[in-house]
Amino acid sequence: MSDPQTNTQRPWPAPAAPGPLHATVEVPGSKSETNRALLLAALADGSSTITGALVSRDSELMRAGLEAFGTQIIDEEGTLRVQPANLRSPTEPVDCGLAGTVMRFLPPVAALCAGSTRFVGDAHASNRPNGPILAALRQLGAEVAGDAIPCTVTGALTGREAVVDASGSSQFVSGLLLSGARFPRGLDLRHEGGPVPSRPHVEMTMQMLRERGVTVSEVGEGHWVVEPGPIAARDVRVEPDLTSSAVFLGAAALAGGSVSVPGWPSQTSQGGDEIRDLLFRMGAEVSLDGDVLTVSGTCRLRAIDADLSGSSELTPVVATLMAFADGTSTISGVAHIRGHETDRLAALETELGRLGVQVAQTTDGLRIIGSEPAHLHGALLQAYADHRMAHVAALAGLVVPGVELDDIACTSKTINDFDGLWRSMLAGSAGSAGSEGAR
Ligand SMILES: O=C(O)C1=C[C@@H](OP(=O)(O)O)[C@@H](O)[C@H](O)C1
Ligand SMILES: C=C(OP(=O)(O)O)C(=O)O
Repeated sequence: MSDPQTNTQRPWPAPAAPGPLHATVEVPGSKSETNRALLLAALADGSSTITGALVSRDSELMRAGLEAFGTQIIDEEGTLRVQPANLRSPTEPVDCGLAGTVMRFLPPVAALCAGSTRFVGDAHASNRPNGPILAALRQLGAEVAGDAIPCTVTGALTGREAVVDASGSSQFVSGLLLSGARFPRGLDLRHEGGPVPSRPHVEMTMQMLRERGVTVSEVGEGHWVVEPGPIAARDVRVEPDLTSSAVFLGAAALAGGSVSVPGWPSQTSQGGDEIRDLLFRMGAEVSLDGDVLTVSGTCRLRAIDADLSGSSELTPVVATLMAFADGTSTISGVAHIRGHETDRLAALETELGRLGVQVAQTTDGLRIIGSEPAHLHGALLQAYADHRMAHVAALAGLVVPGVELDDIACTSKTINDFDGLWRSMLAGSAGSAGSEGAR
């Protein structure tokens, strides 16, 4: 699958808001749920179906990776049917792209095979931390060459106990737990290090395992046990990606008017659900009517202090909104996002800075001084191959003329046609009446 970074694209001119927004946006399926559902179906005791799965680069990479291990995945009119098979080491390298869920969730699957599996990825993939999960696999008996992408994993496992430092990513824990029931002796995993970030994602992992009959528990703070046993096949529906919805809902908060996202779950383990509270605290109206979440902007954003340790994926969107708030805001609890698709703290300081925003990195976040759009100016922003840095340009461009982005294609990591979805949100809003003006 091609690395969007190799594209030579013309800069993407971020469209201005045509006035107050008035749109309903169907947000694609959750990346985190889709990639867990695919993997668990591939390790299950029978055939499963997945409805509402995300179709984007990260999910296609997961699908291709699992197929390379022998799994059969058929698309039946939008529902994926997954037929597990005896796992075998792929003959070709498995491409992880820039997907954390692929580079952290598939090496434990490789460790279930007797042969060797080579993992490769995009140019930026080798900058992402992967050492701790590979070290844990070594402790469990796998042979591993390399400490980041590219690396090679040779099974099979013999041990049950491992120690991991998951302060760099919750995915180190999730990756091991997801395959843990298929390890010959199960898994007894202890975290040693600073706080584990993105905790809701570990909860999602445990919940999805339990829904499939696996015995898994956090027996003490940072200590998980998975009993060996079958993973039950299930027919499941994936929720919309609540983190992906943030850029669309944030558009209403910033430009005025309202944006609705249907399919909002009443209960969820997605950390992205936090966007509701964040937008409310920043002054937007937020209402859930049945399963339709609507955010209405008041054209004034309040500065807030936000601990995003549980929902760190929201940082780029929230930081951009803070750039337009009525005072100084802070984001904390996200030191580890220096190891996301790019160093997001540095990237946000640089790119928002290009627009004239005063942003400073702190040890675990950002301090952002809000400005009126009229006091900022357009610039060519860089995405650093990071889909969520592209969302920064899209949001800022709604209210600041002349914002461009070097690489819109990188949004395909989690949304296949971001440009189309963004433009139809704005086109649906053009000419719509509203009392609130776009800023
Ligand atoms: O398990 C998952 O699906 C994810 C966990 C989180 O990773 P980190 O713990 O590295 O933040 C999140 O940011 C990422 O987008 C998806
Ligand atoms: C950190 C993210 O992705 P990944 O799953 O690649 O870690 C993200 O989507 O914000």
